[in-house]
Amino acid sequence: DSVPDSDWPQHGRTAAELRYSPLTQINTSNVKRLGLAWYQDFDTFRGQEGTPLVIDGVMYLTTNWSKVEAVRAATGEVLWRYDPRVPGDVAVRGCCDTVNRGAAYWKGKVFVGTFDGRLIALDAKTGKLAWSVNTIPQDANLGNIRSYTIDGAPRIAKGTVIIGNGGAEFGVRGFVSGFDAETGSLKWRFYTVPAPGNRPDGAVSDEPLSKLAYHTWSPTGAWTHSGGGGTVWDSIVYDPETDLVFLGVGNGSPWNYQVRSNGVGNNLFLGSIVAIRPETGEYVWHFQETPNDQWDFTASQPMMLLDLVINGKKRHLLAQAPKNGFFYLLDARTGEFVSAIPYTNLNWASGVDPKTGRPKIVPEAMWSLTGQTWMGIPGSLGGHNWAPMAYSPKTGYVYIPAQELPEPFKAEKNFKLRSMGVNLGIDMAGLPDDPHVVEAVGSSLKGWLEAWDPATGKVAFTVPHETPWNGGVLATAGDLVFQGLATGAFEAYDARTGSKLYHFDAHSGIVAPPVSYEVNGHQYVAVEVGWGGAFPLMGGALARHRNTTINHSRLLVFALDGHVDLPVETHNTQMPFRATQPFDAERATKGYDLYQHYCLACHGDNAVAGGVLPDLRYSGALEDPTGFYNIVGRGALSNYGMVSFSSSLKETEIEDIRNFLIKRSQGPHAESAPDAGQKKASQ
Ligand SMILES: O=C(O)c1cc(C(=O)O)c2c(n1)C(=O)C(=O)c1cc(C(=O)O)[nH]c1-2
Ligand SMILES: [Ca+2]
Repeated sequence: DSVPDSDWPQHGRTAAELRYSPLTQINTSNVKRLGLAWYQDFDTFRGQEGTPLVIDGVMYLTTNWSKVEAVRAATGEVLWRYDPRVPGDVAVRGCCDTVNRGAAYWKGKVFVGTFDGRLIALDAKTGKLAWSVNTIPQDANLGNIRSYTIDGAPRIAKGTVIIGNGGAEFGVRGFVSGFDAETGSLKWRFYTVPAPGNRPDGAVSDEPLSKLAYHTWSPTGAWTHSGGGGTVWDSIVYDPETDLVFLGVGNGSPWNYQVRSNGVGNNLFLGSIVAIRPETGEYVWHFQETPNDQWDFTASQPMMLLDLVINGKKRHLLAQAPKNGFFYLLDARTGEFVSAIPYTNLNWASGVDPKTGRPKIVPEAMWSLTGQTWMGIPGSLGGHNWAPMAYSPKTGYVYIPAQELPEPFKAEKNFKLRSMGVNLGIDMAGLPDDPHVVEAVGSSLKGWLEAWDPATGKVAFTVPHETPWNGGVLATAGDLVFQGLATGAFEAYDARTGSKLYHFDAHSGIVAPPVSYEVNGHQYVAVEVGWGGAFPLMGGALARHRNTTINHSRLLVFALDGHVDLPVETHNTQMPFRATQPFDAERATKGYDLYQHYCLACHGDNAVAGGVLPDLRYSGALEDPTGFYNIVGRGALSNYGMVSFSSSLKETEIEDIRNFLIKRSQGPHAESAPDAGQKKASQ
């Protein structure tokens, strides 16, 4: 690769996306001298998942709500800012926070996908808009629900900007588009699942869908209305060596396989990696990691390209640790299966067929067919989610931000497609109001950094963390691995042993991956801080278990002998309010069911917020039915992301939810009080 050592010009730094910096100024012998060189406060308190790009001393970063800025990478001086003004009310279309994972850079332009589905190109010098396109076609076979969002980073291949989208938890039909980087004109579209009745789209995917995919779906089933899923919401990798673009295709919609496809068929290309040509979108090969998906087991997780010697043979490989718990190696040119070895505990499959790589799914894991509850490992958040892994060619290890979050899967009794709220076909009952249960389940969750040797398929070492949902990883030639943690630490480990060499208290949960670069002879390490994404939004009391950090979104930039102090957070935005009004127990019970379907995805299981969005048990609006209705029914707070639900919820149902929230406000409170974070932060 011709990438200068000093830069981080692409999402994973190089096309192979190893997230490896060849810089050595900061290394195992001096990392203790690392300190803050500069920082910038962001304007939101939401999750930050961005990978900053650094080209020629200028950093291009994206933050929540798809905002973009350019700063001098050595000093933080702001060169320009661009706010695409994503309407607040589209927040409700997203499963997992209004995050953004980063920009792409090519020939003086910066490309960003916006949460409302646009792809924009900005002049890198001025931040002026060069072009903008709506990536969601209005006239296509897209199903009934159009909850499309974009939070993934675009990729560039041969002058084509490639972008997918998310939304499979609500019910959409996945597709990826390629646009001309100069003009923004559409070059091709590749749909990842067929249209009902095998209707052609007039797209490059028509032939592979018709030949390979359509007959792997039941001709009937909820997918014909919900779109089937298969969103490419994060990983897309272009490999110049094979001239292939690899798409990481997501889960089925609804999750429930019985409901989705009458419990039959592999449902291609769900849970698959699909290889296509960059300029035309032409299909080349696919490999399905998870057939019969009913666990939200996406193949959307970050992919990287590795040249390894396997069984004495040099091979050019695609590597991925998707949600399903197996670490995959595939021949990048042909898609030929090489190996799939568990990198974490898993119980849904007893292994894979050694020839084809097809998982041997245990019958009890097929919860949508058995009607029984299945305690799945991994759960829907995966053994590894979107937080990127890194590879060091010096150690030969892949560093995986791994986790274990078991999850009960049970079919929903009477599935109906809702126009708002999630459509999973799963029983949404969450954790009970029982501190012992919360403690027991919370204690069973795990997170760790795993050094995985892809050549041998063995774990070299692990670094255990306090909680799951930790940050992405950076590896450097200084033999260091950097990672931010859910609990607010930013750490560096010895890349060979995992021993902790550096710790910094960032005061706020980190999920984003660090990057490293050099300006004027100084090496820097930068990371976005801000707790968010799927687990903090939905996880309820579990997301607060052993983790009560206050959310503060920032960019931190470290260098040797940096000496800037980070102000300690002392405030908490949530007032410790308790509703005092009486509530109607029957309404509260109805309200609980509605809450779990319509509100949980953002405000947390059983009305316990995970530290990002408002905890509704403390909402002043609970005291006043009209005020509450103004927000939930009339959209009074839609600019902040709280849309009106009046198209889905009747006024009396909204009042049921208010009764439920009053009940929850009065307790019991299984997790620690919201002001517990204050104590922690000032320690
Ligand atoms: O199926 C989808 O379309 C889709 C989209 C997204 C997204 O756009 O962020 C996530 C997921 N699924 C998902 O399953 C998931 O675990 C997840 C985590 C996150 C996040 O940003 O923390 N996004 C998503
Ligand atoms: Ca998903």
